[in-house]
Amino acid sequence: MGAAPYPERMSSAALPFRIGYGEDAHRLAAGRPLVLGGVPIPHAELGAVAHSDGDAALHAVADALLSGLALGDIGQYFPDTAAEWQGMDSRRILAKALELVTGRGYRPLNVALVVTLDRPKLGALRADIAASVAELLGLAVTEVGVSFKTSEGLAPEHVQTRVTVLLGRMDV
Ligand SMILES: Nc1ccn([C@@H]2O[C@H](COP(=O)(O)O)[C@@H](O)[C@H]2O)c(=O)n1
Ligand SMILES: C[C@@]1(CO)OP(=O)(O)OP(=O)(O)OC[C@H]1O
Repeated sequence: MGAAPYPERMSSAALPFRIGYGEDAHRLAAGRPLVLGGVPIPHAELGAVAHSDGDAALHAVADALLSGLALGDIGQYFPDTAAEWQGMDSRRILAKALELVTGRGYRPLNVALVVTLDRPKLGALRADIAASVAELLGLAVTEVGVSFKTSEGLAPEHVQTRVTVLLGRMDV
């Protein structure tokens, strides 16, 4: 059996829509800030251990954008060995990923973000996180879905994020 006979117009470079997926995880420890989606989380007893500000939500959104166009991951653009990026505001990482995507003629259309964190409860911050991510991506807040899960006590010193993004070509 030969390869599927896709016509030239179906080449991935021409796809009107592309899906991206990203994940991130950080260990949590006392004495560190916790920032998610660009929003500082008040009263968090534990914060992210990271080279940057440890914003696992923005890292996953940025990786989702990059993966949608097969552009690698944020570590390629911001190595965690570079002193330059130590403690950096992760909004810069997202801005770079967005710039790479828009530079190739695509833009995000909608985002689904899942944060798994045992404590604190984040429900009261859902609108703030959605608004922050939406603003960073130039989207309406209705295009950013934010879900929270606990790990049911399986990973109390850990934050995990998962993100899907739909990219659309700007010329269609
Ligand atoms: N950090 C979190 C984690 C979860 N929630 C909300 O709690 C509800 C139950 O979560 P389960 O993991 O037990 O399914 C759910 O409605 C979450 O939105 C939260 O607010 N903050
Ligand atoms: C953001 C970078 C760079 O500061 O470091 P971390 O904050 O540790 O984050 P991670 O999600 O592990 O990987 C990307 C890194 O290159």
